[in-house]
Amino acid sequence: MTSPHLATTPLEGSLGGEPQGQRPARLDVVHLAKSYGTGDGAKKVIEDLTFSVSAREIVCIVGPSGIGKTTLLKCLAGLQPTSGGRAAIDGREISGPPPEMALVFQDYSRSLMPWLTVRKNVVLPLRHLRLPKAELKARCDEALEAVGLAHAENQFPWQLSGGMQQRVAIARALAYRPEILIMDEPFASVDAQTRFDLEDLCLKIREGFGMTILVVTHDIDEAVYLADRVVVLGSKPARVLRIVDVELPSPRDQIGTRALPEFAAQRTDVLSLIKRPA
Ligand SMILES: Nc1ncnc2c1ncn2[C@@H]1O[C@H](COP(=O)(O)OP(=O)(O)OP(=O)(O)O)[C@@H](O)[C@H]1O
Repeated sequence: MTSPHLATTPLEGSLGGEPQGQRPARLDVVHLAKSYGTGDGAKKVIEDLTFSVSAREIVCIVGPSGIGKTTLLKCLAGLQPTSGGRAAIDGREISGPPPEMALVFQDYSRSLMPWLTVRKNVVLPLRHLRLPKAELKARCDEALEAVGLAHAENQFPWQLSGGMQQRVAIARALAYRPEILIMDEPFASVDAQTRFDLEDLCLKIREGFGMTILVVTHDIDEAVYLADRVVVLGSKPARVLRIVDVELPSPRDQIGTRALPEFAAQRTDVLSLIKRPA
């Protein structure tokens, strides 16, 4: 990535070697509970979740299908009220969409406007910020550069591959310059090679932009590859089974890191938590 922003925003030290407890928490989830509906018809989806995400940390959430991962992200994004406990950014309770947060969903085909070019799709959510034209252009240029799509700015989403469309969705989030990026199964709909590329893009975004990133994924290998910590959800209604510290060297790379015996050990650790009888 050669964007000026990426080049001029070095991180202080390596996250890989920095103990999690020494970094300030940005996102706090404390005894969060969530039910849909009220009264006799209420459905309790989340029982009690407590975890935090530190500044510039990547945390992955894994757990069985239907456990409430998307529900959790909706609560954190201020799109759903919680039914108990609290979620906070820098100690401020989340009660609506937090301005310092951006979201990327799995279904890029529904999140991009097919009648708008790539550039216009990236600029669209920035409209309400009423930025000067030059600033809009600079943000868009930087984001497209960061995801390797500067050459495709005048194309339409339907002219792009699935992986490229997901890059546009990520560029749109980056152009917003969020401090916290939340992604819900962001790479689930692309082929394996593109998925590896997008995972590495995620790591580069953290390094270059210093973002705090929370990712929901079904893919245990992906969680271990990306994360500083993996929050394993289980049981119904959902609770935290365990928070696994991923102790793998940084920087990570798709071939070397995945070949490490520690990688296999950590993925087995997470998988056995998910597969164990309730
Ligand atoms: N708006 C809603 N109203 C009522 N129930 C809902 C609503 N949204 C989700 N649910 C229910 O909450 C439960 C958890 O759904 P959620 O999508 O959060 O799980 P998930 O872990 O993200 O699933 P998956 O891994 O399959 O994407 C499911 O039983 C679902 O049917």
